[in-house]
Amino acid sequence: MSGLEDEIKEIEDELQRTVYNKATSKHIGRLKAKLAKIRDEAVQRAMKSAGSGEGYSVKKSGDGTVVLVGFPSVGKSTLLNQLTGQESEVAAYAFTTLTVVPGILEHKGAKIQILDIPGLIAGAAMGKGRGKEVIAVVRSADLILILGDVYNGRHVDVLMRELYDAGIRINKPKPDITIKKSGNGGIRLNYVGDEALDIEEVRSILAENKIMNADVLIRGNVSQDDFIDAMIGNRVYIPAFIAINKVDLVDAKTRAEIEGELTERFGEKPYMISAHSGYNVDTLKDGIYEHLGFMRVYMKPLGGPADMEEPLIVRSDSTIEDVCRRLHRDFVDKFRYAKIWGKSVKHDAQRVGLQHKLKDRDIVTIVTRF
Ligand SMILES: Nc1nc2c(ncn2[C@@H]2O[C@H](COP(=O)(O)OP(=O)(O)OP(=O)(O)O)[C@@H](O)[C@H]2O)c(=O)[nH]1
Ligand SMILES: [K+]
Ligand SMILES: [Mg+2]
Repeated sequence: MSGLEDEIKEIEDELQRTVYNKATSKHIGRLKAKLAKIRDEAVQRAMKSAGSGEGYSVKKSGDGTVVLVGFPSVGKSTLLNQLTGQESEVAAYAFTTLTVVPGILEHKGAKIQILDIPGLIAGAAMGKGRGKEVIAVVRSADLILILGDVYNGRHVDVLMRELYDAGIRINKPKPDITIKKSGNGGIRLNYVGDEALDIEEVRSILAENKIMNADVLIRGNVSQDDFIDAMIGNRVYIPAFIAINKVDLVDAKTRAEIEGELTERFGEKPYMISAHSGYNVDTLKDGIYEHLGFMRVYMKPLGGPADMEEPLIVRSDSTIEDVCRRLHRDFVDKFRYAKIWGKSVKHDAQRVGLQHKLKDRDIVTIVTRF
C-alpha cells in the first residue's frame, strides 16, 4: 500500500468509528472533506499519468445522448446494434470494443444518440483499462444506461462506485450551493429555506481546503457530502437507470431473484432484457425516452396554425432560449419575444422572454427582428 492509500484507509476507519451527532458533525465534516480532497488529488494525478491520450472525439447529435456503461462482455455492443441498427463488433471475449461507437435510436419522434463504449472495470476512475477516455465520454452524456448481465447483475454497485469516484453523481439534482471566495471577513453563511448545515460544519469543511474567507449561499436541503462536492467542484449530475441483459440464459426463478434484489437496492425495477433476441428491448426504448425526460413542444409560425404533426423534442427543463438554439443559430441574437399557449403560462398567447421554462405540449411562436 502507498502512503496515500494508508492515509485514506486511516480516515475511512475513523469515519466508521465516529457516530454522527451535533457534537461530532464538525469533526466528521472535516474528515470527509479531507478524504474527498485526497481522493480528488489521487484521481487527478492518475489521470495525468494516464497520458495526454487522444480521447474519443464523439460529436453529440440528436435530441439527447445515452451512454451504455457496463463490465466487459455484458452485451453493450449487441444492445447498441439492436437499438440502432449499427454494426458494432460483438464477440465472446472482453474488450472487443476499443473505441466509442455511436448509433441513432429513433423513438416516439425523438432521435436519441446511443454510445457504445469499451467495458468499464474496477479502478476505471483511476484510469485503469482506458478509464480516462471512457469516463470523459460518460461525463458528457445526458443519461447513463448501466448494463449488467445475469452473471454479474449483483455487482452493479462496483460500477456505481467507479462513477462516483469519477465525480459523477447519479439521479440527484445539482445541490444549489454557491461558494464565493473573498479577501477577508471570514465565512459568511446564508440560507434560502432550512438551515441545512451549521456554520461550524461549513467552516471546518472549507478550512480543510484552506478557504478562510468566503460568502456561502445554500438553497434548500443539502448534506455535508453535497457541500464537499460543491467545494471541490468538477462534479456532474446525470440521471441513470439499470438494465440486466442475457435473461435468456437463466430460468424464471433466477430472473425474479436478480430483479427483486436490484429493485430493493436501487429503489427502481431494472429492465430485464435479452439484447440478443430483442426480448423487452421495446420496453427499454420507452424507458430510455422517459429517463431522458423529454417533452414535446409544438411550433406555431406567427399568424399561422401550429404544426401539431411534428413536435420539437426537448429536455423537460428547457427554456425558450434552448428552443431558439435548436431552431436557428441566429434566433437567440434576433429574439424579441415568444408567445405561448399551454401549461407553462397563465393565459393563451402570453408573451414571455428567453428564460421562460416550457412545459410538455406547449405551443410556441417565436418573434424575431429581421
Ligand atoms: N445469450 C445471450 N448472449 C448475449 C446477449 N447479448 C450479448 N450476448 C453475447 O455476449 C457476448 C458479448 O457481447 P458484446 O456485445 O460483445 O458485449 P460488450 O459488452 O460490447 O463487450 P466489450 O465490448 O468487450 O466490453 C457475445 O458473445 C454476445 O453474443 C444476450 O442477450 N443473450
Ligand atoms: K465482448
Ligand atoms: Mg462491445
